[in-house]
Amino acid sequence: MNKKTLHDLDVEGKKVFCRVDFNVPMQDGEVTDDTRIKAALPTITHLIEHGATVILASHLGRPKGEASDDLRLDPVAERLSELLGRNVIKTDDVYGNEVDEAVSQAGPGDVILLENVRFEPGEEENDASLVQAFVNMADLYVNDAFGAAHRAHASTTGVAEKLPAAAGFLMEKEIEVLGKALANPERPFTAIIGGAKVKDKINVIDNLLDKVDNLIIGGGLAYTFVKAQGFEIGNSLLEEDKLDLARQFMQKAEDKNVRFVMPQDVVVADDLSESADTKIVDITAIPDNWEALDIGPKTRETYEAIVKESKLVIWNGPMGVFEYAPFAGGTRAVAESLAHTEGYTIIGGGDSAAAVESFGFAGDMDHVSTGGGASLEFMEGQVLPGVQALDDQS
Ligand SMILES: Nc1ncnc2c1ncn2[C@@H]1O[C@H](COP(=O)(O)OP(=O)(O)O)[C@@H](O)[C@H]1O
Ligand SMILES: O=C(OP(=O)(O)O)[C@H](O)COP(=O)(O)O
Repeated sequence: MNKKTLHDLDVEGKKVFCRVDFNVPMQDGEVTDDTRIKAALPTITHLIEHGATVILASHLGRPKGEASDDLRLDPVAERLSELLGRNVIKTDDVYGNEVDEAVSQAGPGDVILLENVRFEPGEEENDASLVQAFVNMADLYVNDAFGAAHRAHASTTGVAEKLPAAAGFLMEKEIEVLGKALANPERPFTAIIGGAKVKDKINVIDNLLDKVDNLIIGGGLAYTFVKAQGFEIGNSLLEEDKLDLARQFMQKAEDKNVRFVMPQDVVVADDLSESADTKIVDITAIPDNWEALDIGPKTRETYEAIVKESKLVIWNGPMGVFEYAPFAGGTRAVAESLAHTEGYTIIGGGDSAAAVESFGFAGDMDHVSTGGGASLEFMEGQVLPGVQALDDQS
């Protein structure tokens, strides 16, 4: 990375404004998955141990510029305190008198967590006065929020442009691992793309076709391609206005000699529920009024075989609606094949990471990215604004 990193900053005795991505799953006021908090610990610990006053800022959810009690960061502060083994000072505001006081009373090694920055409308607008409020708090800026690096907001880019700014260790690692895998990929290189966000992922497919040997399509994304081939898909997920693009991509794959792999069979259901009627059908025989919600057994075998012979596998997006037991088999099978393969494995995307974690395979992957949208935009070849705004390496 040609950007400054935490290693380049002398933080001793300095106030450091550190953007983290603590946008974590919560239920009933409790953090249910602390992966993103743990991922930021190396940066926070480094700042503490090197005598900085640490001012942490994060968003949680999408409150759209208004305070909302269920999106306060208090449970996150509590979990962070437990993980650090020290008190974290949580403010109820994002800036203002209460924050000024907390910052002025804090000394080297103290950790302050500001309230959810998206309670302020100026955050997503990258508003100059909110940026100035952040700038006034600190001497230096560190961005460790890889998961939010595709957002050009006050706390991700605005403040970075006004203070000496460097990448934190998580940001550095994500960029390095993803960048290395894509710049000089080991072959055969396989990408597995599934999930439900067809609009977000279609451009990634275009870019990946220039890089991969095998492109495996699964999940809800697959059925736009199945329909584009002229088959009926019942009630399965469809992005009607992406059919032409799907055809172009299949043609591009053929022209570039990329193996474009689609489901051969699927699990269809008459309802999205645990107790739905289900059957396994050939991909060309999805019945009217039924919905394809998982890849079938033949498809799983094919995908497993391709993963096994690959040297590098990137996976984003579940193969089926894994949240429901009858449709979790395909995602589990692919997760298991990645866990057992000798090739290098990278998982990206909130739901994919959660699926892998829930099956108990997260520790068997080479890299589980903390960013979903961010890792996709990075893979598309885009420079992420949160990275772009950091100081260049001199
Ligand atoms: N066949 C399918 N039909 C509808 N939704 C699906 C299908 N397969 C997977 N999904 C859904 O896709 C969602 C995840 O999609 P997405 O957000 O794109 O993935 P990620 O968060 O890993 O990037 C999951 O909630 C899953 O239930
Ligand atoms: O959870 C996040 O992204 P992800 O769901 O793509 O992994 C990040 O915290 C960014 O959140 P945002 O998509 O509301 O800007």
